[in-house]
Amino acid sequence: IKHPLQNKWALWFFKNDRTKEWTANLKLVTAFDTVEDFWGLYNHVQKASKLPSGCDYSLFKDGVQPMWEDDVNKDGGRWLINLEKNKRSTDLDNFWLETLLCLIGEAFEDFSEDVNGAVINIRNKGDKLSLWTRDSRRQDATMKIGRKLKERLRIPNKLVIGFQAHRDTISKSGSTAKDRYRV
Ligand SMILES: CN(C)c1nc(=O)c2c([nH]1)N([C@@H]1O[C@H](COP(=O)(O)OP(=O)(O)O)[C@@H](O)[C@H]1O)CN2C
Repeated sequence: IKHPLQNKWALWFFKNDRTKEWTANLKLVTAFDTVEDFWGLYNHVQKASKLPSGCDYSLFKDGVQPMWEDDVNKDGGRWLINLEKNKRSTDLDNFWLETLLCLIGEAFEDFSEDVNGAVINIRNKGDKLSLWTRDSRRQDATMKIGRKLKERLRIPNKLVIGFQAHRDTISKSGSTAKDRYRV
C-alpha cells in the first residue's frame, strides 16, 4: 500500500497570460495524499527553475485556493524569502523541494494547522518563495513557523526574513508590504 500523508495537498500552476484575468491564469494541476503520489507528481512536472518568468507553483492544503481571498487565507499572511538572482540555477529547486517536504511532512508540528501552503514565484526581478499561514494575529505560532522554515532551508540566522499580512499586501500591491514580524 502507499504511504498516506497527514493532509491532502493540491499543486497549482500559474502561467502569466496578460490577456487574461489573474484568477483565469491559476490552474489546479492535481491533488495527492500519499508519499508515492507526491514523488510521481514532483518528478513529472517541470522544475521551478525551468519555468518562464511570471509563472508560479503553489502547494496548498486541498480545498484552499492559493489566493488572498480564500476564507482560509484572508486573515493570514506569508513569510517571504527573496531569492538572489544568481541563485536560481543552484538553490531555487532545492529551496522549493525542501519547502514542499516541510509541508507534506508536517514539519511545523503543533502549528501545522496554521500552515495553508507555499508559493514559488519565478520572476526576472528575483524569485520569491513564500509560506502562507492562516491567521496573522497568532504571533507565537507565526514566529515559530518562520524559525522552523529558516532552519529547514538552512537560512543563516543573520539573514532576516519578514512576514507580511495579506491585507497589507493587497493594499500595497506593486511593492512589498511592511513586515508584521521578522525572524
Ligand atoms: C483575486 N485576485 C485578483 C488576486 N488574488 C490573489 O491572491 C493574488 C492576485 N490577485 N495577485 C495579482 O498578481 C499581481 C502580482 O503579484 P505576485 O504575487 O505574482 O508578485 P509580483 O508582483 O509578480 O512579483 C498582484 O499585484 C495582483 O494583481 C497576486 N495574488 C497572490
